[in-house]
Amino acid sequence: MLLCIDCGNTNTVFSVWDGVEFTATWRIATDHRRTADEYFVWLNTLMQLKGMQGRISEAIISSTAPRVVFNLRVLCNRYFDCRPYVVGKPGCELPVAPRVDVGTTVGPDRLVNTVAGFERHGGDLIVVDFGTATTFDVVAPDGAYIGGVIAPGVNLSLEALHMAAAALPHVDVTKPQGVIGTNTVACIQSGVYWGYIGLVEGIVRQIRMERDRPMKVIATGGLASLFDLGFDLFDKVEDDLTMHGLRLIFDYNKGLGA
Ligand SMILES: Nc1ncnc2c1ncn2[C@@H]1O[C@H](COP(=O)(O)OP(=O)(O)O)[C@@H](O)[C@H]1O
Ligand SMILES: CC(C)(COP(=O)(O)O)[C@@H](O)C(=O)NCCC(=O)O
Ligand SMILES: [K+]
Repeated sequence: MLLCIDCGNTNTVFSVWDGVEFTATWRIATDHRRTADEYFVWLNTLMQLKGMQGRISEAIISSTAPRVVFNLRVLCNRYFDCRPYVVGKPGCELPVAPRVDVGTTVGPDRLVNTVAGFERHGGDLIVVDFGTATTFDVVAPDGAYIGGVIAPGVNLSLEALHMAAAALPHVDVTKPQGVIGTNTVACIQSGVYWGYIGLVEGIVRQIRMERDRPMKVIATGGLASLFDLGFDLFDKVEDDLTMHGLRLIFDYNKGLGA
């Protein structure tokens, strides 16, 4: 079975693909100090619960945190006896090359989202990923990543307010009933929630204008469904979009014999 590892700046997600579906998903905080042995003790315990021990034989990794990749590679080599594909690194090809400025590195998560979005929805697509940062990936008709937008993530914005202003507490994001908050917490929640709705609407509108054509919008990431509540922002929310992109890129490289 294939182990897909999506390492973001906040969380690292491990999913097992059995060839038909993802049969297990586990999440751990991203920490570059975590060793291969530590990952394995944690993973093995969870795999035992699912009766999956010894079943992983292949792996693919996408990581927005470069320092984490070394220990994840060691994990795959030492405990799963395989050499993982690492998106964006030599030996891992993409079906369609990104078209961006020369010398630019695109976040591997965005390349993976592009592949998954194109396979499932075709081109002329915008993929919005609510992670540590909120990213918008623009996918051309031929499936190429052709650029996008990086905005501060929802929780990052809340944390920044709390850190910079002595009287502002840490607040969790929720959907407020109205816009006008009548206490500090409600005011912050309103600012971040409605600010984000406006950000997504505005950026999607402007991308469509710049591209001068209709484009579907697909959303992923932990907070996508919260922003989908009662609005017409997204054509679809797909929580496991990045994982599907990883297994598609794995299959593509296997097909190449790489
Ligand atoms: N279902 C959720 N509800 C609330 N916050 C969430 C949820 N899922 C993720 N988050 C928060 O959203 C932020 C981004 O998380 P995640 O998507 O794991 O980011 P990354 O991919 O960058 O590691 C983190 O601060 C995380 O705690
Ligand atoms: C924009 C990101 C920080 C998002 O990462 P995430 O929120 O998933 O941790 C990541 O895709 C990245 O480091 N990108 C490199 C620059 C670029 O994509 O243009
Ligand atoms: K991500």
